[in-house]
Amino acid sequence: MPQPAPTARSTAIYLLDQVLGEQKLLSELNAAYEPLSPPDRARAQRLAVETLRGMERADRLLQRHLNKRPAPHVMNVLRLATVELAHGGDAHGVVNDAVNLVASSKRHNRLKGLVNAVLRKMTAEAPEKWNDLRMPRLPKWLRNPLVQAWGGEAVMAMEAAHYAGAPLDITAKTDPKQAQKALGGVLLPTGSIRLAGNVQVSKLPGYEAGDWWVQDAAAALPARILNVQPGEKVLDMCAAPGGKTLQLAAAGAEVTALDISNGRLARVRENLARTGLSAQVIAGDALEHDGLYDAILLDAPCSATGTIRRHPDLPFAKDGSEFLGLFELQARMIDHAVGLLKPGGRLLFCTCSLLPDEGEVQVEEALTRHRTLKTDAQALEIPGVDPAWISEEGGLRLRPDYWADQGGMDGFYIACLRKD
Ligand SMILES: C[S@@+](CC[C@H](N)C(=O)[O-])C[C@H]1O[C@@H](n2cnc3c(N)ncnc32)[C@H](O)[C@@H]1O
Repeated sequence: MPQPAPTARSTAIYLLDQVLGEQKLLSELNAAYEPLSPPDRARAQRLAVETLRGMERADRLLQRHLNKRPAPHVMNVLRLATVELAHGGDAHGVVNDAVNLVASSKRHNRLKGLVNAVLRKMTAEAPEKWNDLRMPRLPKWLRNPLVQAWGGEAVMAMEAAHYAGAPLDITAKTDPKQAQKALGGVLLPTGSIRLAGNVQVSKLPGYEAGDWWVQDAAAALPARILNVQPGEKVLDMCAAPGGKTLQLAAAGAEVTALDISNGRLARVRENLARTGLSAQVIAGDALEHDGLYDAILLDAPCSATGTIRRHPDLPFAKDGSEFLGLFELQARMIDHAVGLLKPGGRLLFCTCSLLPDEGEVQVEEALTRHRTLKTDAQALEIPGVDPAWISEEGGLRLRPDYWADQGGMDGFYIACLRKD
């Protein structure tokens, strides 16, 4: 039997199979979109993301009608269809497509009747009951340490933010007010421009001209806090894909953008070319880099647990087992960066993580190892930063549940360290 051509739905189910069954991140699965048209690519991605966000609710509705859980692929077909139905999808199209997807698989064909029967029930139940089900929770491997760090109430607020997803934030190359006039949206108190999530970025005014770039409002703060001056010699130690490099270059610094990944550095080069900004781009290991700098921005490789609003695949694809290695690498990177700083220089350490091991604890331990270092809490006093976000050791703790009524922000930790 010839295989039907991939559709947005069949691709979304393939993505779910890979994330949930093979522990792949969606960012590793870009090849799956290749046969699709651009609108179908966006739809496949949206369907997979919405299913991952709502999976706990879908499973709770489905389990009442399943004596035993079917094969993972069939379960993913049911989940996706249930989420679509809950969100007002056309019942006839959703159910038919789900049945056909199962029928076209030799292995699962015999389950098409079950899929049809269960989804007919979901047609009525999913839209009616969806919003009464509890907010989907993080898996225990991540939830437990977060509850320990921030308390149960805060984690529930974070889970609500993860479920809500993220808007589109933009950093202007020069004048944020002018960019906001051209783009619409809201100018946030920290200077980022916020647009509703579902827009095609490359069609927005000023994209071709390189007047701005996409960057979460929280991710825009490290470079603002480092506050580099024209002509300063600055190292962006883990630079790719380059949002912070662009900010440093736009401020007029003499920037070296270093990253170990040549593939990811291609994005830095593209971003620099589009925006007409300049930086010296170097592929290399931060731990082996030489030089002497006025300021270093270390946006270290981390668990990325602060970005779950945008990447709901992460809690399913990861289990935390590789995080210890990252914590150690972050400490070694801080130590190496301290050796590259001129006396009086600043090290901006940040991670897009919710785990204190990648933030507060890293800085407390760095201060113990390096008596010449001090946190500069004053540097954190920039427009839009709430003083309540400043932590004991003098860093800034940002969480996805902050700014809840304005669309949230990514989780981040940021500290500005000064060397005597
Ligand atoms: C959090 S991302 C950086 C994001 C970037 N600063 C931005 O704003 O677009 C971490 C980066 O660290 C890089 N990296 C990992 N290990 C490294 C190493 N030993 N030396 C240099 N870069 C490294 C990764 O390739 C990745 O691009």
